[in-house]
Amino acid sequence: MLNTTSGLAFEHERVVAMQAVRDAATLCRAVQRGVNLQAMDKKDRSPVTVADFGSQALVCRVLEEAFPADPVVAEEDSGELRQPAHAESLAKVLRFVTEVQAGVDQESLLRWIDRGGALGGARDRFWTLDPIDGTKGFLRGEQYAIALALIVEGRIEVAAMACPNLPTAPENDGVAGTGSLFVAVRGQGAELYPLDGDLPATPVRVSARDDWGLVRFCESVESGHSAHDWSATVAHRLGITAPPVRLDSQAKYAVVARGEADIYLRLPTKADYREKIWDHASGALILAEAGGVVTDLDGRPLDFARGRELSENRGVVATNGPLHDRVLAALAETFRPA
Ligand SMILES: Nc1ncnc2c1ncn2[C@@H]1O[C@H](COP(=O)(O)O)[C@@H](O)[C@H]1OP(=O)(O)O
Ligand SMILES: [Mg+2]
Ligand SMILES: [Mg+2]
Ligand SMILES: [Mg+2]
Repeated sequence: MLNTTSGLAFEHERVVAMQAVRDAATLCRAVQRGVNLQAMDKKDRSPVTVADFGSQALVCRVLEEAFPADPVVAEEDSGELRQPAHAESLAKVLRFVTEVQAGVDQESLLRWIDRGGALGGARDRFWTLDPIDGTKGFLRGEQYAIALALIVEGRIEVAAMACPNLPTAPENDGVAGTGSLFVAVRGQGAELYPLDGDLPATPVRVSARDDWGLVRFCESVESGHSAHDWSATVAHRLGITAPPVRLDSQAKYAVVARGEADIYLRLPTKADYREKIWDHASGALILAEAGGVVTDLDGRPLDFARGRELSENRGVVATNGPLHDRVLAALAETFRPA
């Protein structure tokens, strides 16, 4: 889709996606500062907070205003929040959303959250959203991301990912207000903006590292989300000596995209686990546009046209490119999933 003013494809979508994740990041930070964080448990026993719901509402609001015909495939729904037992949480979500977007009523809030219930698939065009990716990292005060992507006929075209606790530069590690906003449009490269202020973007490029003695790999903090024992075996086989960098959320893709690490491994702990599209779409385009490569464990491209899950893939291997085939070969030789 060509924008007549700038001539760049998907320019309007890019600007809107950046605004949406910025609004959501403002809310997430306010929640983290303002309340004693408590998680509710979802049916699958994973945690969800007031910020996950508020973030989803704000992003869906911005998307509805700009692109009212676009469906959204997002992680959360309002079912639990509508329960009388969770009235207090609902009131908190409304309060935090109102701080960013004045004059919101409860019905609009719940309706925005439920705009995320689309099914995806090979249809023309839809957005996919993880309102907080890495909720466990958010609860620990560590890494989390607000991850948004536009998928058109199964191809990821636009990605925006806010990482409120990931500094734009290593020297800012731990300094408040130095978060990162990664943006990519297919064919136009990946960029990093400071999440705070109006500073210009810098290009994002992967490393060229191919010396196994210097290679760094990253993986989930949670051993229930990625098999740490298997990644250690694979790393040993490849001659990697550095310990893994463990961080939550799709920030792992961003860290490889900007050359701070060279490999991201996500090895299934259960044979039947299927990754969700919102856990990968945004990060995968940012890494690809930074020059990296993303496949599943079998070397197949991630297939985003199958619905809400990556049902035709297992696990994820994301690298700077030069290392990719050797990592896949080492996995084929060693990895025997449960
Ligand atoms: N058994 C699992 N294997 C892989 N990923 C999982 C598993 N259970 C939950 N996840 C997903 O891992 C993501 C966090 O990844 P990380 O640990 O790398 O930060 C969450 O979005 C979560 O998705 P969800 O919340 O949809 O269940
Ligand atoms: Mg979750
Ligand atoms: Mg997630
Ligand atoms: Mg989430």
